[in-house]
Amino acid sequence: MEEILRIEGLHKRFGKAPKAVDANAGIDLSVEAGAVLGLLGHNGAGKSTLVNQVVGLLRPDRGRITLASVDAIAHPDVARRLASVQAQANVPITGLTPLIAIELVGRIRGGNPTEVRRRSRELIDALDLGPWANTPAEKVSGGIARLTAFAMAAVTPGRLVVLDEPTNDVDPVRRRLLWEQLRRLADDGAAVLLVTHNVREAEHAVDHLVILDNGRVLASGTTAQLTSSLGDTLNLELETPPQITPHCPLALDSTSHGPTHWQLRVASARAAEAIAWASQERQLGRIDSFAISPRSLEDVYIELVSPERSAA
Ligand SMILES: Nc1ncnc2c1ncn2[C@@H]1O[C@H](COP(=O)(O)OP(=O)(O)OP(=O)(O)O)[C@@H](O)[C@H]1O
Repeated sequence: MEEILRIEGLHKRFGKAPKAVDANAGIDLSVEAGAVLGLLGHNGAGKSTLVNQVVGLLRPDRGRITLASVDAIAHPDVARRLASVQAQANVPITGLTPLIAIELVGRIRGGNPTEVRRRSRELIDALDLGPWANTPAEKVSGGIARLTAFAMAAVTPGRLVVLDEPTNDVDPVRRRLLWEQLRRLADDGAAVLLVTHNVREAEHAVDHLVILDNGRVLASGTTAQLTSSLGDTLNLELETPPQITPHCPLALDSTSHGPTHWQLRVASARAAEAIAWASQERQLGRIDSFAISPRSLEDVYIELVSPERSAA
C-alpha cells in the first residue's frame, strides 16, 4: 500500500528553558492509503501539536514530514490541499445550514459541483443529519455541529484525512454511523489519522495505534500486538455487595473501581477455576455478579501511562 504520511524525528518545543515544553520530542510514524491510524494520548501528550505541523499551521524545530511524496514542511500550502482536517474545535458556520456548509467546503476543496452535491447528500443521510440539514447552524446541537464538521472534512477528502476527536458530543447511535463513514474514507483510499483519548472507541475504529506520552511514542502496533504485550491473562470483573473485599486465590492482582466493582487479573489457563470460584462466591452472597473477558487496549494504555495522566 502507498505510504501517504511519513513523520520522522519530529521535534517541537514551546517556550524557553527552564519552562520549555517539548510537545513533540522525536516522533516517528507513518500512515498508508486505506489505513486508519489512531493517535492516542493523554491531555497535553502532543497530539494537536503534531497535527498542526502536518497541515502547516506550525513549523517543526526538527524532523521531516512527507505527505504524498511532498515535503510538507517546505510546502505547507500543498500539505493543506493534500489533507482535509476536522479540527478539535468546530469551525464556526453561523449564518449557514449544515448542508450549505458541507457543500461549500466541498467546493472550496476543489470538488466537482455535481459530485459535491451528491456526496453532501450521501453524508447527510449516512450520518442521519437529515432533520437538521436545512436548520440554521446557530440552532443545531453540539453533537450535530460536530457531525457537520466531520462531513465537511469528508465531503472532498484529501489523500490524508485528519480527525481530531470527531465524536465529542455525538450520541452513541450516530457515533457508530460516524465510524462507518470513517472506515469508508479509508476503503475509498484515504489515509486516516484519528486523534483521540477515547481508548475504547479507538480500539474498534483503527488498524494501527500510536500511543503518545509527553511528546514521545510510548508504544505502537495493532490492537492485537499491543494487547499481546500484556501476557496470557484475562480480566475477572466482580460486582460485590458494599463493604465486601473479594479474596480470590487465583488473582495475580486486583484493582477496585468504586466500592463495589473490582477488576482482577487471572492467568488464561486458570479461567475455568476462576469461574468456578466466582460462581461459588456468588452462591455464598459475597459476589452479586461477575464477568470474565480478554484484556483490552484500555488495560495496555493504563499499564503504559502513569495513572494520573491516564485519567484523560
Ligand atoms: N502554543 C503553545 N504555547 C505553549 N505551549 C503549548 C502551545 N501549544 C501546546 N502547548 C503545550 O504543548 C503540550 C502538548 O499540547 P497539545 O495541545 O499538542 O496536546 P494534546 O495531546 O493535543 O492535548 P489535548 O488532548 O488536551 O488536546 C502541552 O503541554 C501544551 O500545554
